[in-house]
Amino acid sequence: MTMNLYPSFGLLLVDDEPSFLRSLSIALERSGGITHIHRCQESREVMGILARENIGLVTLDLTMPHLSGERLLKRIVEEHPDIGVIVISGLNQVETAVNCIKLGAFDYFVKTDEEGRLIEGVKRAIHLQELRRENQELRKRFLNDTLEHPEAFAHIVTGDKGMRSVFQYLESVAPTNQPILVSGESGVGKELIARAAHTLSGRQGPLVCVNVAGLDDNVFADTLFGHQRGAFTGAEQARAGMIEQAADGTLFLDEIGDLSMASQVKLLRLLQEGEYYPLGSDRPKRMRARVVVATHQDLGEKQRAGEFRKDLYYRLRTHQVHIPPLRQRKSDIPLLLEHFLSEAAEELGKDKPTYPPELTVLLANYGFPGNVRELRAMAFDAISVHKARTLSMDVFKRTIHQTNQDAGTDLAVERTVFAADESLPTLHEVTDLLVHEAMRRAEGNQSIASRLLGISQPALSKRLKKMRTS
Ligand SMILES: Nc1ncnc2c1ncn2[C@@H]1O[C@H](COP(=O)(O)OP(=O)(O)OP(=O)(O)O)[C@@H](O)[C@H]1O
Repeated sequence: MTMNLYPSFGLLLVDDEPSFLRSLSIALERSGGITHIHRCQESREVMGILARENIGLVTLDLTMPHLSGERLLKRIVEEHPDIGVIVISGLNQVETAVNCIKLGAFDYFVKTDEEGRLIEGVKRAIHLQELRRENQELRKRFLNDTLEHPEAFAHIVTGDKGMRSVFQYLESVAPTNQPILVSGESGVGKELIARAAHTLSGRQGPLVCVNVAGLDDNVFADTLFGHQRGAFTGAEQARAGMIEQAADGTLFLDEIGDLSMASQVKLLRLLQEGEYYPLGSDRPKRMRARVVVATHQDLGEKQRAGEFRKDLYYRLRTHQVHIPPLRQRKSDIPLLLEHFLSEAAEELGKDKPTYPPELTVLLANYGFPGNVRELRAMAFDAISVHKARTLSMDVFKRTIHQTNQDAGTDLAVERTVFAADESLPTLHEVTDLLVHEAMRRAEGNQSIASRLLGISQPALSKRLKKMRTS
């Protein structure tokens, strides 16, 4: 299996001391998980490397033969303003440090600084560079309204503008290592979005899905981190956790809103440190998977109610995609209906039937609490009982009626149509209102509107004429 390089852009380490370069790159890889590293000992070669390679960040020694670090810093800032530079000097001089920052350096460290501080500084700079690049990508995509990899979304049927923005955003964030939070009501297609994010990331490893709802803290830790042999009674064999199984791929944690408080702490630490301990082991392992999480719950609300950790919420929210419910993208309903009818007909070995035009009107006026999953189930139900040439609307009507009854909407309508403190409209007025509403729902189509009203089309036409003249 090929290992993915992190970050997606290269980190160039420049220093004339080979031993420093070696020890720095080992430390960055071991403690920071940073593997996309170029090394350069010769100051005169730096500008050539920057022109050739995809470098996003440079660490620069100040005292080098030929070209000094300060001169190089000036040139990099002038010629490659998008590349971040961290200065690592042998000397602890405040004046030089201030000067480097003024010239445009991102940060300044002294070689004698604690190694951990330097690595944290590089990680911070990488994160900011990633955000900067992501921003540029986003701007480019929104301005051009383009998708670079439409094939990654081939399984997602939509013509909705909001969904297209979701795709564009995903394309911008997918190559980074940062976690992605996918939110939206149940059945809107969050798992499909997680799959697209995995495809777009270009990661060679697998997509591993774990539903964390109902896992108690010990099971959560064991599932994700795995265990050593003898870690607990019954652990006769060592077992790799899901994080390891998702190495160089994506770990998809579904129903994250149901995670216990104790497991939230573990997840936060994992995301912050990029490391974890298999149960029974005191040797940390580095996570090589990208984490995508999903929830149908309002995490902001849960966080305010004290049921979800604030720090974890903010960490996850940095890259959030929200999938709108189906009732807010009604133009997708006919597309999805066509798609699922074809799928169902093929799967059930039947010819795909035509359907009456009123069907899409009926569906457009329904709230779809189960979203796309519910529409899919209706289409499959309808095809399974279908016999004639034209699809019957009965299955759809029955489901909608049942849901409305379960939700008590019929009663709610009864209660809210006529406010107790207002006088009743006349029968004529109510009829006109009904006709208006039916025409609105049928988008001006008289034959559909007449069926909605349960009258013939000529009767509706007569009524409309009368309304226009009066
Ligand atoms: N835009 C779409 N195009 C085609 N199929 C879709 C689309 N959106 C959802 N589906 C289908 O609807 C069903 C539900 O989707 P999915 O499981 O991704 O939803 P979800 O948001 O993850 O739901 P839950 O919150 O219940 O886990 C699946 O069969 C999926 O293939």
